[in-house]
Amino acid sequence: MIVEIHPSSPGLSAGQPLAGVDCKSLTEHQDQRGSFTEVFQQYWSTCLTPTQWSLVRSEPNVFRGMHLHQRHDEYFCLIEGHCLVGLYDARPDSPTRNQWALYELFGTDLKAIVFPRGLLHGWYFFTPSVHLQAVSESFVDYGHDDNHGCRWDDPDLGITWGITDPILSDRANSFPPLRHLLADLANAAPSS
Ligand SMILES: Cc1cn([C@H]2C[C@H](O)[C@@H](COP(=O)(O)OP(=O)(O)O[C@H]3O[C@H](C)C(=O)[C@H](O)[C@H]3O)O2)c(=O)[nH]c1=O
Repeated sequence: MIVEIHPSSPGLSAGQPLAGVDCKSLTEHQDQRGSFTEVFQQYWSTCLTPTQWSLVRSEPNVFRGMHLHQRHDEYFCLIEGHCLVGLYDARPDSPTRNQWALYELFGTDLKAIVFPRGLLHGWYFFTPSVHLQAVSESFVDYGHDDNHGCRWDDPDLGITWGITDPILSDRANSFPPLRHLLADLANAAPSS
């Protein structure tokens, strides 16, 4: 596992490697025509079996998240631009429970991050950016009942984003604090 912050961003901290998270460097094959890069292979040993791929464009200073899904695993690959990917481990049975990790990504240095269900996740874009996202359960199936969230700037997350006033969706603007989300999930969990 790799947790990376680029040396050009000394104010940021990388956090801790989280159990089950992969950050894979991709190989860009360049020639006189341009380049060719494999962005996903089924034989890579990640947690993800994708059922939906999406392409997302983001404006500068946009923050998407923090979201949490209990049923599906996820993939993120920045194609163009510069962004941060933050993860917080909310899995009750995880060895890295309540820890976080921050990745700084550049479209000029392609990497794919794959992470399992149960991790809060969010992405912040410094510049106009394009990324690929894949999930193991389609939006039409998970959208209504497995699309949880909490405030991106909740101090209890501990994530050192280094940003102050990002552009959020209306929904993300009204997300609850982390402790409320965790209490709701615990109350909804089937008792053993
Ligand atoms: C996720 C999704 C969205 N949409 C539509 C629904 C809205 O009209 C629009 C924007 O959706 P949303 O505001 O949910 O997008 P994000 O806030 O960027 O959410 C995404 O980024 C965060 C960090 C996540 O974890 C979500 O799961 C993820 O997909 O696209 C679709 O048509 N299909 C989809 O799969």
